[in-house]
Amino acid sequence: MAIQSVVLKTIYVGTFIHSVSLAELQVLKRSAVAVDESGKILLVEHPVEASMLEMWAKEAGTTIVEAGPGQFFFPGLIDTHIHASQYPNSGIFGKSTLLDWLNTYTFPLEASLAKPSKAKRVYSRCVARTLSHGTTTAAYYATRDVTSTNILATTCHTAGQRAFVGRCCMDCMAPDYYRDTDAATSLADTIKCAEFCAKLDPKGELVQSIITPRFAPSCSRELMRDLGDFMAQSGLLCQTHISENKGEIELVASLFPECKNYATVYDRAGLLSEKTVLAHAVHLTDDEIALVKMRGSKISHCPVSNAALTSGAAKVRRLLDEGIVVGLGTDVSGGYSPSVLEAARQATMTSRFVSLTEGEEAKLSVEEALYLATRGGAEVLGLQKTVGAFEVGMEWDALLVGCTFVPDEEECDEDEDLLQAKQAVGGGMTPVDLFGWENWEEMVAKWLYSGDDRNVLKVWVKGRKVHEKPA
Ligand SMILES: Nc1nc2[nH]cnc2c(=O)[nH]1
Ligand SMILES: [Zn+2]
Repeated sequence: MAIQSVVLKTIYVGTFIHSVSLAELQVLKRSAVAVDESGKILLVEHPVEASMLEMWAKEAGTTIVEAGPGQFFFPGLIDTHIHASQYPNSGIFGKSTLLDWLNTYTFPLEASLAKPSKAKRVYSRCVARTLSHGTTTAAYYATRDVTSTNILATTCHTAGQRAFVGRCCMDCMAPDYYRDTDAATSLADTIKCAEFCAKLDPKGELVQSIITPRFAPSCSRELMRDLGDFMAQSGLLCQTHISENKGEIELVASLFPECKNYATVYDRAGLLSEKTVLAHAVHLTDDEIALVKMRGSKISHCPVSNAALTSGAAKVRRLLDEGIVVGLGTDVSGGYSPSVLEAARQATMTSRFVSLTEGEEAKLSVEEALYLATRGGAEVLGLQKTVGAFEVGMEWDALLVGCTFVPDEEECDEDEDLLQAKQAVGGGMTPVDLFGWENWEEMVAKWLYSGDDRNVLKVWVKGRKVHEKPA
């Protein structure tokens, strides 16, 4: 390729690990990825010749970023379902289940973010925290307040996080202090938020609005229909919850007796399409799975939340076997952790419980969990051509991951040697200890099962560095 003829901005050099399919992670050792000024990947060179690196290093205006030994680049993690407005409640859920949890913990906190200074404080911390865990793209729920929702959109845009930001639509069955006045007002407020995002980011390169009927029990038929029409007309994505909890499903059956199941409630309103992200899907029936598949709607699997709120265990293998697109959601603060890596880890754990009743093939592998965290999430949000892997034409949304090297003290003659050995590999003090005999696959497994934000050394979105681990 005539690389000299295009403007290179940054060349990333080292080991790159990404999913090439659900079951396969590819490890590109001694490779280079060239990224242009707009953050687009121009070239993936595998393996890269030293002479090529030398040539690039001489080009004016080009920066070379090298991964150290034992470090690797990994695609940015994608959170397909997170409530930024609930971030301060992470870990606070007691023994509650969904419906009492909403009334006890969630609605009061969300309502309190109508105060802009509080919204700014909470959202800036939430976005900084998720970036530090390597979340480069998030589908956020804000609150029902327009100003507060727009503050979240601005916060993501300023911090450089790719985001879908939704105002929670809810004109029913919520407390008086936290309910939209009526369907018309709810739609009008949603349009205001969509207009705000369109002004903030006219091409939707980083931040977009997402239509967000909270869930069927908190939306009137009229509101859901209006939002379905707005979805068709605007082309925006839509996100909601489905079949999370048995009590919720009974409530939906009693509120919508004309519908034979939960999924049909959304379908009748025109809310089930290939642009719809359905969170949880724990208890979907065969008929509902068939409907979701037919409509091409996507599923956000939220294993941490489903365990914390005692909702149940989604049968992810079944969904994948049906060809339904699945990504991962932290569902903060139903989920206690803002980390997509934790969601990936818990997806594998949940799948082991599912395997006890559904058979061995229900188990998700390390490769599959990391696929859901990257390419799966990208497809859920319609970004499969843009992010999720290291491919020419995609954008540079990436992490530099590092682990801790445990030197062999007997092999080091002096303190100075030992110090150098410690510094030579990995990312300083992290929860993942490497002894030097692990292969790349083992290293990735160790990262999935024991890693956290201390392993996330740097984070980029669209070519811009948006986080660096403090020294
Ligand atoms: N997990 C979860 N489920 C919901 N269903 C309706 N609202 C919510 C929410 O905020 N979190
Ligand atoms: Zn949720």
